[in-house]
Amino acid sequence: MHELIEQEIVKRTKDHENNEWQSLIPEGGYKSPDAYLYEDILLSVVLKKAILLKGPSGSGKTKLAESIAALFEQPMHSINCSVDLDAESLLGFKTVVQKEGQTWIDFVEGPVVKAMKEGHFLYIDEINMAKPETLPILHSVLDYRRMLTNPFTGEVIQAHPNFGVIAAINEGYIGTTPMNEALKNRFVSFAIPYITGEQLAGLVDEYFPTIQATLKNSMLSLATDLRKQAENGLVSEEAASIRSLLDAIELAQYMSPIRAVRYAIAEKLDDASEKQLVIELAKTWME
Ligand SMILES: Nc1ncnc2c1ncn2[C@@H]1O[C@H](COP(=O)(O)OP(=O)(O)OP(=O)(O)O)[C@@H](O)[C@H]1O
Repeated sequence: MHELIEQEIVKRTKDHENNEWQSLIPEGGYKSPDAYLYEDILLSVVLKKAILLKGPSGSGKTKLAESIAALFEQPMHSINCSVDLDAESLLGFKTVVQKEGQTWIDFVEGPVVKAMKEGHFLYIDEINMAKPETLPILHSVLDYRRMLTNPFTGEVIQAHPNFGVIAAINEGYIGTTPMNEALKNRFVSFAIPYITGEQLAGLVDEYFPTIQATLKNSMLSLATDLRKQAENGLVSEEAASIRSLLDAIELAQYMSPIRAVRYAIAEKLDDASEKQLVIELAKTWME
């Protein structure tokens, strides 16, 4: 591992030991698809870049963000973007409280403000799904300024040195909104592919340590086929989702593997011929 990353791990783990946020430190476990991707992302985090992870559903983007937070032993706050996301869900809101018989207006800090002040990670999932007018509020947080003037309180917040932003987008998906250019420009971007080969076999072993070798091999062979068919455009990319594969393997320990593949992989596809193709491929390995 690069020495910059090692030095930063020592520094940050010390900064965050014994704090009240321990329960927000996630578990790691991300497997890099190649020798350099994960380390390059870690270096970019150390260099205080905002990170954008672009990849299909179930490719491990959330797991990757969690693993970064776990490595530095830093708590992570998550935001799920939707059209309903507003400034209050990002920054916080004012509320009325009764203290010692008196009425006060208090500000309940939202995830962005908490993460900036405490030096935590902020994970912004499906960042392209937010309304275009909501996220510009984060522009000064995401670029070199790393600061925010809270419009609800007037407070000027300069981010803690350990604060970091990791955002994710399911790019390339039909129906997904492209990301606003000025927002995208503030990130360094990484394509996150589905893992294959040894990495995938290792992940299956970790999730299912007692799995039968025949089931494991047939599911891994099916995964290879599905990835090839997705590359050739014969099935949608999600057919090769690692999440779906793990679900299929779990179900297959209790029912016929073909039915497991149907429920966990094929039925999620919209196109009838794609569903059929997945089942035909499964039959070549599992009957
Ligand atoms: N490279 C990987 N290393 C470790 N686990 C992985 C990897 N890829 C996928 N997984 C596993 O697959 C499942 C789905 O991963 P995750 O939720 O991180 O995907 P995602 O890309 O965030 O999906 P979505 O875009 O749908 O939110 C999890 O159980 C995760 O552990």
